[in-house]
Amino acid sequence: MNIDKAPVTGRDVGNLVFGSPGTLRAERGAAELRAGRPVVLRQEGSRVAVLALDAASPSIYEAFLAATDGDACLYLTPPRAAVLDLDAPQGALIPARARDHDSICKLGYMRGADAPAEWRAATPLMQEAAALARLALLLPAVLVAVIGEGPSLFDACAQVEPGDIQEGFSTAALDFREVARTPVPLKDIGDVVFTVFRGGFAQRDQLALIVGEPDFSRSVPVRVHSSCITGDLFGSLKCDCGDQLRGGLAKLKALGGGVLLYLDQEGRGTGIASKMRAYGFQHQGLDTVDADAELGFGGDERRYEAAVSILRQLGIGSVRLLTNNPAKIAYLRGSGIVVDERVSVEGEVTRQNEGYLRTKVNRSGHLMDVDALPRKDSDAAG
Ligand SMILES: Nc1nc2c(ncn2[C@@H]2O[C@H](COP(=O)(O)OP(=O)(O)OP(=O)(O)O)[C@@H](O)[C@H]2O)c(=O)[nH]1
Ligand SMILES: [Zn+2]
Repeated sequence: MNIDKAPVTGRDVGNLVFGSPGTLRAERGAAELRAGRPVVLRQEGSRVAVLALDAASPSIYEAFLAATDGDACLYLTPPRAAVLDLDAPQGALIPARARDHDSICKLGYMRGADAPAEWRAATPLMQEAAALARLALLLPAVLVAVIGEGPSLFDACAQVEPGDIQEGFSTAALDFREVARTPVPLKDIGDVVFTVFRGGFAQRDQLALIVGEPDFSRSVPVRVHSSCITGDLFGSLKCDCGDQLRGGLAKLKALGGGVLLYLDQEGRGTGIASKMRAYGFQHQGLDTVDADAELGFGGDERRYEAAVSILRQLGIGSVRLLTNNPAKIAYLRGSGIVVDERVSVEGEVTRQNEGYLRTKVNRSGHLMDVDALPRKDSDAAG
């Protein structure tokens, strides 16, 4: 096609700039869910209207029930179903009729909900609806209603197919590109080159911090760090993230230079709002894994396609990985990055983070000896 002469439509431009139509549909669907508007999920002959409970006000919820003639159900993910003692490995569907907004929210993501008397096993399409909500950084509790093939009240809604959602999760691997690069002087470290990569779902920006002048033709010291606003930025004592971030940068410098990838996946990929809800449950005594399960999340919702894509863009194929998390090592190896060595990166134990660190070891398989870590109990920490 001769681009100079052909008429350029919005669709052409969208495809040229943002990749495939499937990703575009998933991005639009996720944005609609976040705005509290329904989305239609369609697959060979069946169509399901979806509304994210996390974004639905009481009046939107009531309108959705009315528009679905009372057929709407609440989908609960397998972890949330297990919390409610439902044996539902595919997730559970609970009729929403006769429940008001408070009652449906309690069932969907709050503590102390009673197990529903009436429920049935969910279909894979309903699982996809929850996956779209997770892509939108919303809780995976979604309202779903099967709608026929004929005209419906939902015809003007964004239409999404299951393949689009899977593509949404995986596009990170395809199209990250560098958009800016500049040195920033960091306390105790010196100049670090902040490199911004854009791509993946919703074209979000991710950072690669280049410390020193590492030789990319050899095995490069690399830390893949997921954002933790509370710990990295505000010095929260509830986790070890801030220590790992600053300690990781210092270690990269001590190792003669390396790269820290700062990934936009707050709260193990659940988003800041869900993480703060989970913290609320932790204040009531739940550990970090059980708190996330109450909200319907698995133990770790993170993915590392972005990390792999950025490492490749930088020309890095072989790394000395600064981590205690074996899942990160396995993910990089599974994507063809050579992990030559694991370098541990540890923080301090405080009375506020001790339980969290022990849970990481006991339930998430992290490689560290909590009893051997330096201890620091701060009086400033109430
Ligand atoms: N959901 C949830 N996320 C948390 C909690 N505490 C910390 N996080 C998140 O956990 C992630 C920790 O990231 P990393 O330090 O890169 O990963 P890690 O799994 O600890 O592995 P290594 O640090 O490499 O050993 C960040 O996304 C934090 O926001 C919590 O209690 N709940
Ligand atoms: Zn943290």
